[in-house]
Amino acid sequence: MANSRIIYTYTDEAPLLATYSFLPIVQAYAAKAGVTVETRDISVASRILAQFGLADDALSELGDLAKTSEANIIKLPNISASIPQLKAAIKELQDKGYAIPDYPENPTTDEDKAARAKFDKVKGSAVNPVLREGNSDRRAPGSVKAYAKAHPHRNKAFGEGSKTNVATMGEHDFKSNEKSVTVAAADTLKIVLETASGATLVLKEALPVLAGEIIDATRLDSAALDAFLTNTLAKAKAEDVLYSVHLKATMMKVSDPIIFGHVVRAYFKDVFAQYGADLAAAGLSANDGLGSILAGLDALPNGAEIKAAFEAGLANGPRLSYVNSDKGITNLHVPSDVIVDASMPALVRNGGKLWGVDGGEDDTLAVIPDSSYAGVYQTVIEDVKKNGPLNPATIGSVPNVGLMAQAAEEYGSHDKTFQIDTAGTVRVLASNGDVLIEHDVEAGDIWRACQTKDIPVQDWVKLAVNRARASQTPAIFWLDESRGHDAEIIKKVRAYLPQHDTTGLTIEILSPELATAYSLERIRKGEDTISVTGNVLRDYNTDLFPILEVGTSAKMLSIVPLIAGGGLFETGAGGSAPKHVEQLVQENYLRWDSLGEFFALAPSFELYADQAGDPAAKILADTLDTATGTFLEQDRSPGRALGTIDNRGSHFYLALYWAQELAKQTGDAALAAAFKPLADALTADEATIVSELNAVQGKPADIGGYYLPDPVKTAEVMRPSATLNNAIDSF
Ligand SMILES: NC(=O)C1=CN([C@@H]2O[C@H](COP(=O)(O)OP(=O)(O)OC[C@H]3O[C@@H](n4cnc5c(N)ncnc54)[C@H](OP(=O)(O)O)[C@@H]3O)[C@@H](O)[C@H]2O)C=CC1
Ligand SMILES: O=C(O)CCC(=O)C(=O)O
Ligand SMILES: [Mg+2]
Repeated sequence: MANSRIIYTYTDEAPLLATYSFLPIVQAYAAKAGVTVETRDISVASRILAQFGLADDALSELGDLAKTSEANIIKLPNISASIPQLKAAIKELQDKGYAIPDYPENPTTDEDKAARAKFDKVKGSAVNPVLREGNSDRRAPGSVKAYAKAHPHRNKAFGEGSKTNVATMGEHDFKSNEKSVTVAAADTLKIVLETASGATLVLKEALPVLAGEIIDATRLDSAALDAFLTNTLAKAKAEDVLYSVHLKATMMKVSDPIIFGHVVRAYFKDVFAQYGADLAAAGLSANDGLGSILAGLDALPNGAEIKAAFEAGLANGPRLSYVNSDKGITNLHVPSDVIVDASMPALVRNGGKLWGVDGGEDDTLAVIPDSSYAGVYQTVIEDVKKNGPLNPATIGSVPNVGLMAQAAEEYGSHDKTFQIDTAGTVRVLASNGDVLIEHDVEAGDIWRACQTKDIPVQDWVKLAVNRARASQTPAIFWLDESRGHDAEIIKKVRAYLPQHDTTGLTIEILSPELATAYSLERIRKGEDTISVTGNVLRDYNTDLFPILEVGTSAKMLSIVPLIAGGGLFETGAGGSAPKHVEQLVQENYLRWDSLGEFFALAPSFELYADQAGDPAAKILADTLDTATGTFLEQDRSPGRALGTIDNRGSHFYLALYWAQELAKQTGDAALAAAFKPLADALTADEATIVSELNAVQGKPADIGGYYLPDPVKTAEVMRPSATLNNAIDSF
């Protein structure tokens, strides 16, 4: 292809810091093989600036590219910003002199409405749905499993009589109210609310659908949610366990902050009964969390009184779990602090315990209001209580093939999720006026619709069969026949499976709970089972199983074969690890493990070799693979504490092993000769480089910002070895 290049993304937080150290190495090595590695900035800061014409709109550009066979994109994790994060980013940009407006809380003027619409495009999970124009293939590579078996982390046992459980609604929630249809022909649907008084409000004017597309809609009953929360608060208090809510306020950016707000209001029921009007008048919303509310109280005349009421609420309510007890940050402080996919497996890994106000651990009532997927975690908890902790030295693996292309399922629901303000009936209408789906709703309910196109489902079934075949592993579709949407998907799975050769393969359909139990039973015997799931379970399972199997999801191979033929290579399955940035700033130590980046690069070079017809790129891929294997064998991942090598040291070792492999290979003599001096220099200077890298540890580091760090300062911090810099920059 004429315009072959790899695009490496600048994102946020820990992965961005890691990029400052790692990318110069990648670019230097790639250049020798004639491979172009370009960068695009899709950080939350850059995406805000782009909305106001102050930066290139790299995300849109990459979104278009992802729909072509030319795409070859390496996507590091990025911030999916909650409102408090978005406001903090806006403030930092304003302080740096960028002329952007404040986030309009209650926009009334046209200007405010326009600004709000721009910010809403940046909010929450705004990158992944744009770039993920393919389905997901995430697994722990063999080398990572082998490493985990040789160096098992500890999954702690649940204590005798552990009181840890999941609480979920099970009725009147998204799962139980779901209705679903498959549309026969392309159409443009409309979503309307007919109010009890007979008025018709258009919620969505035009919802284009293709033939064979699945549409579903559901409602979460807000009164039932409040009753459920009241019950769970009483239960946690009675059982004297920690109370902890687990949502995905980032990825489910419309529904979940609202649910989070219900939890904050339920927990502090008396405070809101007494001061709710004051808080509302001051623009302090429970949806943004306790942290934002407390920070805003100083400006209120009766702020001290309200603060005392919150403190009394904390003292009287069930004990909350804490995100950071030293800093007094509770589970209810920030909607994006506790994210279900990463937090629930961490709880299981920790013997069912979270941390309380004094930093001590305790059993926990994990509240996951909607029951669609909560049963997966309860099943894991019951299994571990009964059978003991999973042993990473012996267990098998649960890789995932996830449906996500073209904003499939809940992922794409953002522009079709509404908080209902007037009771009535919500209807999804075909263009001829036929009612496809309807729900009676009450004021306060959350109603949402999702769409799942047919081509992504076909591609997902194909990917599942291919993975099952390639790895000779049973594949289980995690689908629940009793759920509206899943029943429609099951029809498609049954229709498309016969299009593939499945002879000799085990392919089954089980409900998420049964699939969890089945997969656990098998991994305990050392056997692998592919989980073939929808979009949300893709997200959950690719943290859950990796965290239990290999201690972290950072070590995942995470590939998105794009439907148009290109490749999107994600790095690991975890997030942007805000805690890691804090540690870097405090003590110049970055714990981020870039294994995910190493794993992503190899298939990206392989694709480049095909796209550009460049055999040298294939050599880069093969040698990187071997080098990553050595990296694992030699245990060069960052340690957790000062004094060991951190992220930067791990990059040095990868660079060393990769240069050695490139110098050694015989497929391309010129390339080998080019890398020989570098390999020799890095080998000779190992001790000097490691000591230069480690010498900076233990003192604060200044990167000149959080959402938009200063590039010069950050490069200085992330590249502290003059010897290594000289070797790479002069190469
Ligand atoms: N693909 C994407 O773009 C994703 C983005 N996100 C976003 O990331 C942000 C933070 O989310 P959060 O749920 O806290 O998840 P994170 O994965 O950022 O953090 C949870 C914990 O995971 C561990 N971790 C994750 N990746 C690595 C790594 N490469 N090396 C070492 N440790 C790692 C760390 O745990 P420990 O303390 O045990 O070392 C970390 O503290 C949010 O904005 C979220 O939306 C989240 C998931 C995916
Ligand atoms: O898009 C997001 O907000 C997070 C995605 C995520 O957690 C994942 O893909 O595993
Ligand atoms: Mg995830």
